[in-house]
Amino acid sequence: MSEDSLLDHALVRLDQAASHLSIDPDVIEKLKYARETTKVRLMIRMDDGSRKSFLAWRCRYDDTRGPTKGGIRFHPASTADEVETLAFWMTFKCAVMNLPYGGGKGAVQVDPRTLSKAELERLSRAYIQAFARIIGPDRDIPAPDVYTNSMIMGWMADEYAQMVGQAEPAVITGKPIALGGSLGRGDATARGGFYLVRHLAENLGLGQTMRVAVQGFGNAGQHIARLLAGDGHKVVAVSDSEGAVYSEAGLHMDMLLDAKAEGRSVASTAGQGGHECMPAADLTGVDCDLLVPAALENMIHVGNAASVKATLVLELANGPVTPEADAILAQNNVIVLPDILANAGGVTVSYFEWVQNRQGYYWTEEEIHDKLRVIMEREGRAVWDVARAKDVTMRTAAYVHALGRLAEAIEAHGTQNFFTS
Ligand SMILES: NC(=O)C1=CN([C@@H]2O[C@H](COP(=O)(O)OP(=O)(O)OC[C@H]3O[C@@H](n4cnc5c(N)ncnc54)[C@H](O)[C@@H]3O)[C@@H](O)[C@H]2O)C=CC1
Ligand SMILES: O=C(O)CCC(=O)C(=O)O
Repeated sequence: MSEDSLLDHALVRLDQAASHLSIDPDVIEKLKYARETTKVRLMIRMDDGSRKSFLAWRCRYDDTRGPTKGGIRFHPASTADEVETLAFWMTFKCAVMNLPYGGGKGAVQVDPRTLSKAELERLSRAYIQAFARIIGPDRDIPAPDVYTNSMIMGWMADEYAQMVGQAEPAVITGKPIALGGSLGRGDATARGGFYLVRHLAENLGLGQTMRVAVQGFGNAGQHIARLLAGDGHKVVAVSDSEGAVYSEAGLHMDMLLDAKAEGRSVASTAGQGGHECMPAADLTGVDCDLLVPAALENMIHVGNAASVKATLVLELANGPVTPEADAILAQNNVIVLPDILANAGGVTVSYFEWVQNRQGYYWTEEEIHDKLRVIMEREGRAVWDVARAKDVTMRTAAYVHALGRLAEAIEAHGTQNFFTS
């Protein structure tokens, strides 16, 4: 295994799951490789008249169970390896939730904070111009991820409509409501995790009032903090890319949300309302019951896993715990609700958006919440039951649950010629 390959690390989880099932080795072999990954260079006009180019990728990892589905990330550290790994996780995430999708993902290697709004729009449109032949409502359906949002999805949907000469809202999800977006997509990732924790609370032995620490205060992090605080839990620490704050009495949610809405770091609230500054790197070791990594990959690693004091980790981020850290957490009896289940609320409501776009009939927010809760509870319970029956971690159980569905679909397609459809 090459030391730095994120995909190699992810494939460890596939091998672990396969050892608990009797599966044709050809199926495992197929799932070890991305079906197609396209790399392009996007060149856009900057506001000062100069031109600048950016690397971009779209990966369709596996489409056995349906069109590939997954977000587009704008991040300066994105790589092809990261995109393929995120697409691998999407493959398993959609299978865990029994959504009729395979897994995909995309990225642009850019720090969007250095671009003006007009430059960001040109970059988003350039992405669709480059990948229009790869995406499509029955082929590959993008959505938001880190540093992308509904505004960017709106520009992308508009660019695609202009290219194909007609409105095609189901080509992309996470759109503004005015362009066919779904009610409830905004907080769906966090809400799915929230429903999961609430449903398994008794099994997990959780108390009425948990102390919570949240790493990352973007879409996933802000909404989970808000939902948990609203349910009577005490959010004692949060961080973002620029810093962290702590309060023994519980942080003031309105102050944190206002800071982010005004483009400031959570750290800017230190010194007000009892908020104390703390190093962002210390967040994972905060004394709490529930730790929610909601930022990037590999944030809990061999160097800090032993310092985790929480008894439960809810992975709203994709891949926040390395396999080595996973073993340390398990040894210390820390239960991890794994990314492919815990953050699947986002793609589930994206699925609802795609269905609504195709049927042309739209559900109320209450209906969306209800449908999401039912699926989170059904699949969460199924994963819990696999974990108990096989005496494995929730992560291994989630992979076993998904792999069974993937294997069934791969075998149903026929196993003579992979990757030729
Ligand atoms: N948005 C969605 O629907 C979904 C997101 N996810 C995953 O959730 C995670 C977060 O995504 P979003 O909230 O959408 O992104 P976002 O762009 O809205 O927020 C990312 C947050 O992470 C923070 N961050 C970045 N580096 C950090 C660091 N080193 N330490 C602490 N915080 C740091 C940023 O400051 C920002 O607050 C990612 O792993 C993403 O793939 C998973 C499923 C769906
Ligand atoms: O909403 C979607 O389609 C995908 C969300 C996503 O990229 C993820 O779950 O990591």
